[in-house]
Amino acid sequence: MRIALYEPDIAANVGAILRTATCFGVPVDLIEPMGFPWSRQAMARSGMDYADAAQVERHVDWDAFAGSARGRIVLLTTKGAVPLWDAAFREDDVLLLGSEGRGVPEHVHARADVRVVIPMRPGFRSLNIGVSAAMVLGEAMRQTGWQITS
Ligand SMILES: C[S@@+](CC[C@H](N)C(=O)[O-])C[C@H]1O[C@@H](n2cnc3c(N)ncnc32)[C@H](O)[C@@H]1O
Repeated sequence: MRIALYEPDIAANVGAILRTATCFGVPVDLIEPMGFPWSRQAMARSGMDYADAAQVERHVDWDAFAGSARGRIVLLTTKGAVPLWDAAFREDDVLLLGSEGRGVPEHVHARADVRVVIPMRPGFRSLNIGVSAAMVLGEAMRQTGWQITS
């Protein structure tokens, strides 16, 4: 299991997701450009005090990421086809989240192997990216019997 963030805008969100991923031993792919200058010090400042333990891989752009991705790309999107509660996850899935302001462009949407939506009440646009990541990661870990290693 991995988490991938498509051109994230907000350092605090990335910090929160990195912290969650680090606590469970899940690597994170950062797909650039990002809306803020990346540094482990910046992450530490935004509350991600496990920065040194985080497994982070940076990709210069979408093509670099897509070319190196192993496993299915599972896009979390409000335009998803599969409700989270019906989704079947695999151990090597990459959980891809869109940017806070723009989500993902159409070609990224089309490239995803699976598109998962977290069902919400009608009239509400979207969840916070970090909340979305945590909800789907938790369900994916539960289904796949994800083992936490040291
Ligand atoms: C703040 S939302 C982005 C909103 C953006 N305007 C859009 O239309 O996608 C940031 C990311 O969180 C995830 N997300 C938010 N709500 C979601 C939901 N209900 N189901 C699945 N993913 C969601 C998606 O990956 C989304 O790209």
